[in-house]
Amino acid sequence: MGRADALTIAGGVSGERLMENAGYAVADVVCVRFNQGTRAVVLCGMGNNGGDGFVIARVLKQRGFIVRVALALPEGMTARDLKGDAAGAERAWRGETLPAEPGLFDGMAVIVDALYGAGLSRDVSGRDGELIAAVNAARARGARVYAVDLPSGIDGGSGEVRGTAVVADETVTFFRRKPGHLLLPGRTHCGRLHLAQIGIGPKVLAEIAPTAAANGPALWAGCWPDAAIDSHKYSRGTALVASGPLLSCGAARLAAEAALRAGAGIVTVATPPDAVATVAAWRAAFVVRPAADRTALAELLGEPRLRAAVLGPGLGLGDDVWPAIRAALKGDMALVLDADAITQASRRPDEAFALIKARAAGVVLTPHEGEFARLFPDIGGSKLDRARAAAAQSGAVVLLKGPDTVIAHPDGRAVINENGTAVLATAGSGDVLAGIIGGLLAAGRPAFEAAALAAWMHGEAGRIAGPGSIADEIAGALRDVLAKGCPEAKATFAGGAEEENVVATD
Ligand SMILES: NC(=O)C1=CN([C@@H]2O[C@H](COP(=O)(O)OP(=O)(O)OC[C@H]3O[C@@H](n4cnc5c(N)ncnc54)[C@H](OP(=O)(O)O)[C@@H]3O)[C@@H](O)[C@H]2O)[C@@H](O)CC1
Ligand SMILES: Nc1ncnc2c1ncn2[C@@H]1O[C@H](COP(=O)(O)OP(=O)(O)O)[C@@H](O)[C@H]1O
Ligand SMILES: [K+]
Repeated sequence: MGRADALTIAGGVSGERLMENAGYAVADVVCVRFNQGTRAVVLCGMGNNGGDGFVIARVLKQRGFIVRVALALPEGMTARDLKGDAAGAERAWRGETLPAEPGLFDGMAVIVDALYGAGLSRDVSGRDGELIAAVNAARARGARVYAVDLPSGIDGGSGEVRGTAVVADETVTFFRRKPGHLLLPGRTHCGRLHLAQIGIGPKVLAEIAPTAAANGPALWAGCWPDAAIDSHKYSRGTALVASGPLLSCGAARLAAEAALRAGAGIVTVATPPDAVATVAAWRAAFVVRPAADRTALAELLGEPRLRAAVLGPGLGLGDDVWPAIRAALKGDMALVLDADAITQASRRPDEAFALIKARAAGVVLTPHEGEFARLFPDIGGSKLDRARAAAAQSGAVVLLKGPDTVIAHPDGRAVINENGTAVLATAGSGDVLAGIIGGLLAAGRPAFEAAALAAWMHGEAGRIAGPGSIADEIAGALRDVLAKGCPEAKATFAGGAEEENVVATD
C-alpha cells in the first residue's frame, strides 16, 4: 500500500488529500449509526494511521460529536514531533488531545482505532498492548469500535496478530483490500469491512499489478461448467477416482459423486474387489471397475480417454500405493492429489516434484495444514506466502485448505477464498472438494482456475446445504450451486473496469 500511496502522490494527488479522503471515509461510516452528541474517542498513533485519526476526530467534531483524541506516542516524543501529513492533520485538529491511557475509553459509545495501520512492523507490546486490551474491554462493555485501515496489531500482509490486536466492529480500508483482511485471524478482527476509494486510480493498480486477489468469478467465469448443446458424455470429459478398500471407500464415493455433479461426463471408480458391490450400489451413475491390485489400478489409469484422475481419498498409506500414483504422474491426464496421495508424496518429495514438473497436464495438490507440513516441512510464513512457495517448489497448483483457503499457481498468482463456511468442517468434505476439482479438470478446465472455482463452489454448496449437513449433502448441494449459475464477474488481476476484489499486496 505504501507504494500505491507513493505512486499516487507522484502522479499529483497530495498525501494530504489522500489523508483527508481517508478520514472522511471513516467518519462517514461512523455516521451511518451515530449522530451528533455521541461521545467518541480517537486513539491515534505516531504515523499516518494516526494522521487519519486526527482527520476523523475533526470531521466528527464538525458533525456535532463529543470527541477527544487519545494520543499514543513513544516515550519522549510529543505531538510536535509528528511527521509529514500526520503533523498537518494534528495541527488542523482544534479539540482536546490527551496522552493515551486505558481509562480514556470508559463510557465512550464510539472508539476509533488509528494506532497502527499498514506501517505495523513488529509485535505490539508494553503500553500499546495495554491500550489495545482496554479498547477490546470497552467493546465488550458495549462501545462500537471502528478500525482505520486495519485493526491495530493485525499484519496487513499476513493477517497475523502481532502480539495483540484490536477486535473491531467495522474496519474501513482504502483503495483495495489487503491479504490481512481476508486471511485468518485478521479477517475475524475486522468485523464488517468497508472499502473506500480515496483518490488512488486504476493506473496505479496497473503499475503495482498485484498478483493476489480474492477468489472470484473474474478468474473463472469462463470455466463455469456449462455443457454445450451438442455435448455428449465423452466430450464432457471422463474422470477416474481411485477408491480404497471396503472400510475406506466412502471417501472415493464422495469424490466421484462430486466429480459427476461438477461436470465430468463419466466417472469411473477403480475399486479393490472387496468394495466393488458397495461402490456399485451407492450410485447407479458410477462406472465401477475392479482393480485387484495397484498394477491393475495403474492399467486403468492408462485408459487413453481419461482426462482427469483423483488420487488420494481413502487410497491407503501402504508401500504398494506409490507405484500407481507414479504411473498416474507419468500419464497424460490432469491430476488431483489429495489426502493419502499427499502423504505418499511426502515420503519421496524430490521424485514427486520432478514427476509433476516433467508432465504437461496440470496437477492440483490439496493439502490441509497437517498434510502441508508433511509435504513442505521447510516452508514457513503467511498462508499466502506458504501456498505460493509450495506451488513454486512442487510445480503444482497448491490449494491450501482451511476457512481462508489459498490457491496458488507456480507462477506466483494466488487467490484467497472467502466464501467458506464452518459447515464444511465435517469429515468427507475435503473428498467432495477433490472430486469437484477432478470434475472440472475432466471437462478440460485449467488447473489453477479449476481449483479456484472448485473452492468457491464447495463454499457455496456448504452454505446452501446449511448447518447440520454432512459431506453427502454438501455434494448433493452442488446441483443447487449450478442451478443458481455463475455469479457476475467483478474482479480482475490488474487494471480493468471493475476490480474491487483485487488485493493489493504492497
Ligand atoms: N499519504 C499516505 O501515505 C496515506 C496513508 N494512509 C494511512 O497511513 C497508514 C500507514 O501509515 P504509516 O506508514 O505511517 O504507518 P502506521 O501504521 O501509522 O505506523 C506508524 C509507525 O509505527 C511504528 N511501529 C510499527 N509497528 C510498531 C510497534 N509494534 N510498536 C511500536 N511502533 C511501531 C513504525 O515505525 P518504525 O519504528 O518501524 O520506523 C511505523 O512507521 C495507513 O494504514 C493508512 O491508515 C492513508 O491516510 C492514505 C494516505
Ligand atoms: N471452519 C471452516 N470454514 C470453512 N471451510 C472449512 C472449515 N473447516 C474446514 N473447511 C474446509 O473443509 C474441507 C475439509 O477438508 P479435509 O480437512 O481434507 O477433511 P476430510 O479429509 O475429512 O474431507 C476443506 O476444503 C476445508 O477448506
Ligand atoms: K488501525
